[in-house]
Amino acid sequence: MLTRNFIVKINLSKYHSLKRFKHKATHWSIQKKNKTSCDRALDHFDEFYSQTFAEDWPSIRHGLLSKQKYIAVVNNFSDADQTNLNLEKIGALNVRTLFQLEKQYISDNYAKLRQKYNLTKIWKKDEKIARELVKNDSVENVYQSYSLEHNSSNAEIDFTRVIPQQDVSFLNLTEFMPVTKLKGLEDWIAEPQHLENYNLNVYCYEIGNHNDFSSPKNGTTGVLNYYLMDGGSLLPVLALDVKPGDKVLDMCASPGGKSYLILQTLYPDQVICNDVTKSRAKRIYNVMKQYLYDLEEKWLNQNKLQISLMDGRDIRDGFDKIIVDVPCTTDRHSVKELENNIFRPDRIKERLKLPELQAELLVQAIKLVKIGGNIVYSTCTLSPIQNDGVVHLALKQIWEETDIEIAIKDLSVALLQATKMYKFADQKLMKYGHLIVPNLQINFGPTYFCKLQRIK
Ligand SMILES: C[S@@+](CC[C@H](N)C(=O)[O-])C[C@H]1O[C@@H](n2cnc3c(N)ncnc32)[C@H](O)[C@@H]1O
Repeated sequence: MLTRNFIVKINLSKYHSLKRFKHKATHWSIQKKNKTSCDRALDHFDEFYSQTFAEDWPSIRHGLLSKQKYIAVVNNFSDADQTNLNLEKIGALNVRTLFQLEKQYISDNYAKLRQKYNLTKIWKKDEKIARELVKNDSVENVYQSYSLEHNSSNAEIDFTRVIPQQDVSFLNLTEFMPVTKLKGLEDWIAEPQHLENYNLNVYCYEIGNHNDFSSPKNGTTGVLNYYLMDGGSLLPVLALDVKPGDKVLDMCASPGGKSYLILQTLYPDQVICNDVTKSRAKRIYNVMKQYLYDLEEKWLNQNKLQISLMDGRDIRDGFDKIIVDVPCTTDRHSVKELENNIFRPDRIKERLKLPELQAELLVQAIKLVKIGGNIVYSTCTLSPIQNDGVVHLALKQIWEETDIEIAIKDLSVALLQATKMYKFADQKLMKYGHLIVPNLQINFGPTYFCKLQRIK
């Protein structure tokens, strides 16, 4: 009797404890299944970016998850003067003024800064050590690091095949410093102080001010008075250094924010906005229609603006300037928006192939740009592989397969102008480009950009 009771009791308690367990914690496999693409993106970033950005990661992460900050780029084809006044009235600051504040400091301290920022960091094909190091680094190594970064468990993906480790891995190359000797001042290719040369009027709120701009409105010419965009978009376009008469290609242009900025400089003779899909090209058209009056008559028919529908890798014309704002893991979007999220399980293959596509687009841009012309490679990810890693892959391919010579421009000092407006990642983390990191106080980016100039 006693025994029977005891058994019943045990069974019941087992049942209760199971029930309790069921309510308390969900099995790991169910948890995994219930994860959204945003959760997956954030888990992934926590794992890998915490290694890259170390103690800075929590604040970058916080920025990434918080409200993004915008700039308002005044439309010169609407009522520009009135719009400038209105924006100033509501307390927005003209970015040109912000940049100007730092300019004096830069000129006063030029000699000191020049040493501190190692301004002779100009990378050329004939830099022997650089070439050897790059040679030792295989494309597979970069892919391998990327697949580890992006999906260590997905064995069926091509890039995760086992590749023997080499002495100089991609990751070791983060310690790879420029090798050019300090020569003379004349060897330093000074970057122009871009902003003041343009008719660009860009407004933002000061650090810590989280006010929003209201939606743009149609002006007397029937087109919108300003364009709101992530402030990160401005610097890659300024780095492009568009000059009067230039023929400019925006290789991956949709929805058209950077093309809009390029057009607003009023400098180029011709801007070609390209994208690979019809729907994305249509978006460029719609944006341009909202901002350029008489779009067909004054722009498209006169060939000042072309909207083209091509895979960037198949473009064959020559250009003075090319911006390559590639598809990437769009980190801010990936942690916040479920729609079109690249961390969706069915997009793993596409995600893993991103660096390959990015490098191919950049290689093509390098081949297309005229001698003396600039290319700016940019992304909106913090991923070292999609940023410097891709620049590295592209340079390697160019050096191995062509006689083209490329210089990577160090913008460190020019960017000191922008420190009142942006938070940059520690430059020691980068070999080639520059990275704007999100931050609660000035929540732009992430934006990576790297300026290359074709010299031969
Ligand atoms: C980051 S978005 C560009 C954003 C744009 N530059 C801007 O500032 O508004 C990347 C774009 O690349 C396009 N794209 C993807 N693969 C491409 C390819 N092979 N050739 C050209 N464009 C491509 C995508 O359709 C997408 O519109």
